[in-house]
Amino acid sequence: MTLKARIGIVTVSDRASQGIYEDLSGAAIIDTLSSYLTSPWEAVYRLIPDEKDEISETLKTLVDDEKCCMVITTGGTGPAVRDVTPEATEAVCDRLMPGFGELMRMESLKYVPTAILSRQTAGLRGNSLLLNLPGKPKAIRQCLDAVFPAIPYCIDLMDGPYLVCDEKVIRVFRPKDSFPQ
Ligand SMILES: Nc1ncnc2c1ncn2[C@@H]1O[C@H](COP(=O)(O)OP(=O)(O)OP(=O)(O)O)[C@@H](O)[C@H]1O
Ligand SMILES: Nc1nc2c(c(=O)[nH]1)N[C@H]1C(S)=C(S)[C@@H](COP(=O)(O)O)O[C@H]1N2
Repeated sequence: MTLKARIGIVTVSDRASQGIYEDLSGAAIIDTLSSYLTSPWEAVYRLIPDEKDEISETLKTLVDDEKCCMVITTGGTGPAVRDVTPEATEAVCDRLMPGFGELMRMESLKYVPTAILSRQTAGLRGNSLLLNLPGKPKAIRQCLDAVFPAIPYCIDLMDGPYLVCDEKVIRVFRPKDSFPQ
């Protein structure tokens, strides 16, 4: 039986959380994942301000209680004083996955010279992958297109749900000996 994957989506933005602007970046994550995934999944969405403890608590709840196999954040990765999403993420990770941030910054440089201003990172908490994306709506697809090919196999390795993607939209990579359970 295919398990329905639960994927956390956390928008970290003072202004979007106050209703000053609409959260287009959270919506862009949902749209992008909907275009990639053909296996069943559901979004568990949160919209919160740039407060370190609140971000960490939200990530913990989504992993430990809501049983999300992955949590994707957007916003709060830059150098502004209130940008603390990477620190809040690292605080709740057991292990870090630095390759994700490295690849996303490298790919983002093809679009904006300010790509290096994002301190976006990734890590593991229990059986879940936590991944930071920058706040700009356009950055969502640019970053996810770069790293998503490795994500289904990463989740397989943590005994998570088997994610199937539309090959015409995103080509994921699994070593040849990896089969669905
Ligand atoms: N979630 C979002 N939805 C729509 N637009 C966004 C979002 N996050 C960022 N932006 C856009 O990107 C611009 C630069 O992002 P910035 O990092 O300053 O946003 P932010 O983190 O939401 O800001 P703040 O938390 O200070 O309100 C914003 O001015 C806004 O136009
Ligand atoms: N792909 C991509 N990466 C990007 C950007 C972008 O527009 N596209 N914006 C950059 C800018 S201008 C900043 S300040 C940092 C941090 O953004 P954040 O604080 O909204 O997370 O992300 C960078 N990375």
